[in-house]
Amino acid sequence: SSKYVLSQMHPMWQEPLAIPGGDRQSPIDIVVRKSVYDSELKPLVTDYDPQTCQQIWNNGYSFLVEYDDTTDKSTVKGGPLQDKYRLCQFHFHWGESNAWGSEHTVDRKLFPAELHLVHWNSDKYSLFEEAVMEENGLAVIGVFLKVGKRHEGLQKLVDALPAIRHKNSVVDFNRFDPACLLPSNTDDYWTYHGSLTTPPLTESVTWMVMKQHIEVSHEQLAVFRSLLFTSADEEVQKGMVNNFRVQQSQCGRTVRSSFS
Ligand SMILES: NS(=O)(=O)c1ccc(-n2ccn(-c3ccc(F)cc3F)c2=O)cc1
Ligand SMILES: [Zn+2]
Repeated sequence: SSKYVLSQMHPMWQEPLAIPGGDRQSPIDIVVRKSVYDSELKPLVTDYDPQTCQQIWNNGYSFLVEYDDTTDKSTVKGGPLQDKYRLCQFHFHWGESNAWGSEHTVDRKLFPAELHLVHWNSDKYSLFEEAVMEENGLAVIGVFLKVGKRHEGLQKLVDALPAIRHKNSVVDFNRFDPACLLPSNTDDYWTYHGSLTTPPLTESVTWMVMKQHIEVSHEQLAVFRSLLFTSADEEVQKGMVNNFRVQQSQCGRTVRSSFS
């Protein structure tokens, strides 16, 4: 069953021995019955401008769709957030099979993939690089993917992937509206304070994990798996799969839910 799967996973990079702070790392398992309903949590308000989409590239961990974050044109606010946060990029994590791939789990349930929309606090900081080091610097929206019907909005992105098969390849990519990747219901989510899930692993993230998943087709996910961790000049090519971090302990943190 899936609960034994994670132990067979080979994390894509060596976990560092010392992590800054280390008591609010991500990802975690969201234990639904231990989450606390907080009626003060507001609905999330996303306001994305597709014109700010700039490029798509393979960074050797995942593929990133990057946005121009020099203005407040694509932002998220509300929810647990006190400030306005600017979208800088989104990316995914996935498995080699549909049985696993997500970073967060819900009552140990694994999803085949997980989308992360990464934002930084533009009310308090002037650059992403500054915000990434600060307690309330980043806000990441997590959306689970399930295999089912084809996701029409995702297809434009899937069609661009063969051009960035290798690490460090980049192609222009514009007029992509990330709102099409959000579930219809963004009022129901879990939120907790955590970290980036790849180096620098800084504990600067307010996580908002959507309760409702989105559906993509098996064929669309298969194209994700055709990407490579390695650059074109490396002798041994490694397929980009299982690019998720092993789960971290909750360390007494409370996961709040926006729904009862
Ligand atoms: N998977 S996730 O938690 O959403 C996640 C994990 C790692 C990152 N990440 C890795 C390096 N950077 C990064 C990029 C530019 C920079 F100036 C500083 C950084 F930390 C980053 O934001 C961004 C997001
Ligand atoms: Zn991520």
